[in-house]
Amino acid sequence: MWNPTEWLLYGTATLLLFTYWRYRKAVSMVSDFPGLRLLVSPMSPLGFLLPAMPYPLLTYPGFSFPWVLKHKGFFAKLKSDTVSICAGDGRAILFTADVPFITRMTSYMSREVFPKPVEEYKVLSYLGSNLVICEGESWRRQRRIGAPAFSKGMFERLWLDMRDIVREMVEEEKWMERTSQDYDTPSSTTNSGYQLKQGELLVPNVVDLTLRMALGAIARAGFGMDFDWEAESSFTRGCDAFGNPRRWHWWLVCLGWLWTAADVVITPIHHFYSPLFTTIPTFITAVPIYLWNSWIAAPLRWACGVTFFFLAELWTVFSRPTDADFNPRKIKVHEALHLVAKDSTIRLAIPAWMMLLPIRRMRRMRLAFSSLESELRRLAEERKAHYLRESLDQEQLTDGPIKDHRSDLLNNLVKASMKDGADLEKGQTGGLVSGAIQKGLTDEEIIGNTYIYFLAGHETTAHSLAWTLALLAAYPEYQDAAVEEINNVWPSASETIRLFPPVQMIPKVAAQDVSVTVQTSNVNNAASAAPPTSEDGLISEKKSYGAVSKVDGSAEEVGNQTTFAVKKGTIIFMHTPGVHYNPRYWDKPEVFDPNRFLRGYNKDAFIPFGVGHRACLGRKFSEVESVAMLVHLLRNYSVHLAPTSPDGSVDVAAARAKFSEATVSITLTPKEIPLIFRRRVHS
Ligand code: HEM
Repeated sequence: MWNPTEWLLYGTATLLLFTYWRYRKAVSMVSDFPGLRLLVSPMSPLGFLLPAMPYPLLTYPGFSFPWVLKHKGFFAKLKSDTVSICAGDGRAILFTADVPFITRMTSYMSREVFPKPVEEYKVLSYLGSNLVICEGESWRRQRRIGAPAFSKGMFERLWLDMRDIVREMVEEEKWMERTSQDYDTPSSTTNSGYQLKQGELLVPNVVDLTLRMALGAIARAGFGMDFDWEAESSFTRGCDAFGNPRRWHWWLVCLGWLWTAADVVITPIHHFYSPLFTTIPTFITAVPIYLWNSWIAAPLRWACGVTFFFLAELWTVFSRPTDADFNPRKIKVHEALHLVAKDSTIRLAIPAWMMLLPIRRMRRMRLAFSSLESELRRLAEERKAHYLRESLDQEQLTDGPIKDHRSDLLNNLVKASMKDGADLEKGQTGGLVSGAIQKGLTDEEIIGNTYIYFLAGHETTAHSLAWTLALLAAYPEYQDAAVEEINNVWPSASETIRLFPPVQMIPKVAAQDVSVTVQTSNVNNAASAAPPTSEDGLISEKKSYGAVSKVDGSAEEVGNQTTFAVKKGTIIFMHTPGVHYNPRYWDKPEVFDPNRFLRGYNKDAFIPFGVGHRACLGRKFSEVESVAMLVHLLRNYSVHLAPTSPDGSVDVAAARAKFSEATVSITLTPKEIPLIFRRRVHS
């Protein structure tokens, strides 16, 4: 029988062999096309948790690498606008910043060859099926139902709703009173010690404002919901109450942790340093330690630890809530939605059972998901009841006056479920049910789609709005132009989204073995002149990145182009920052220059909303919303960077550099950006 050390050795050797086998498989899927060769894939759950590491063998670019490296640190360095990443999990991934390749891949002819890899989106399926996570007939049906809502009527309503939201924000947050007073209290100084002047107002983190605005926009214009600016903080209070020692479950959780710790710590100590234990009188320790340490008793020990946690959970679920406890009914939908969006990536990275752990973060996650679901269900039910009461026919629904919200998204979804949700068109092929095609939406799909419109229409726009305000504060010359004319706002918003694309990577998958042609040298980029060195560590050393070479006989390079075989199942990510910072398509890509959108630009190289038939359905919604918000806000307030010293001066270069410090989760999220709003004096 092997001892534990031998078990460890042979186990590790088997794991390494298996990992190598999977890695070779990944490499062969992309014909060993040059790129990064890693132990852990950045697209894996482990990759999500690991920090960037420069060590040989353990080199890892980090989960946020598309944003951190952009074009210069990735494609330019590897001298190719398409790069492969192969790792020990057996996954082959191509990243591309190559516009002709993207255009070909997303063309009408290629939609069957490069569909959307819907399993990459399973994080978005918790609340039900929706159009983002579907392909084929199911996607067509859901898009057909959702798309008509994005009509002229909705955009007119959106414009007015944005005006109201800005007005409510100013009223609720008492902007007029605050900017009218003479500041003389310490609370009116910024972190840098600058004393606010009359007419000024500090917003410590501008994303807090834009998140609420964007949610208000989709809630009102998209779903005809009531949305009030002020939200309760009941959610955080409820989470804190979970750590309250006066509740029984708290003690059970402690016991669970103690038990687990004892199991993890005492057993190995006893195993390797048993003399320690023999010094204690044997009759007290021998029997319990023998029992504790025996392999037979191990499942029992673990079961005990798990039972403590389980009991604690049962207690929290079934015990009567006290005032101090969290009450899900009190959560505002925007809090739940925000938390769901924030935690979705983590939820994807961890196994389902971990969600049950009585850890505050997990509990918060569970509560956010469940309360969002019940809120969306309530919304749909309410609208169904309304629809039944009025018994409106199709014509009345779409011709109603704007303020009735009769042609909004929710109505489209509910209508589709009630009129023909269960209808199946007989005699056609390719449907969900054999020989038939479903026309409407199921209840589960209504909830799933409501959630997806909220999610897609919320954070993306909110984050880009926050950066737009920050950039206008950092480049006041463009702000003045923007307020003069509405049309001038649009280039600023577009340039922001080019520099800070909220969606970092847009995936496709090769649905069959296929050969692809990509550009492999970066003629325009000075940074790419330096050949990659082995010190870079990341680069697969087998390959030359030179102009003409044959890659293992399976790839052929002619001029600047390489054609190589890609196997079915390979994921291809359109790398948004890679394209937007590619000097091949953008002059001085790092510079904020809204006027480039007025001078004429390569539209194919602007891909924040995706490309082709799966491109963003809410693009126009987001554009109208952004312009409306900027116009209504900047009309009465100018926006400025918060001073970095008590005398009011600002280190503009440092502030601009700080904008790039973003975190990457589902969308690119700005770090704290403090801004000062100054009331405009109108003549
Ligand atoms: C700055 C704002 C936004 C950005 C950057 C953005 C970006 C994107 C991207 C990159 C995709 C995936 C495209 C693809 O797979 O090729 C997408 C899909 C989608 N977006 Fe947006 N989006 C934004 C705002 C919105 C808004 C406001 C809504 C809704 C009101 C929305 C609804 C959707 C929907 C429903 C899809 C799925 C379309 C489909 O698969 O057919 N988005 N968006």
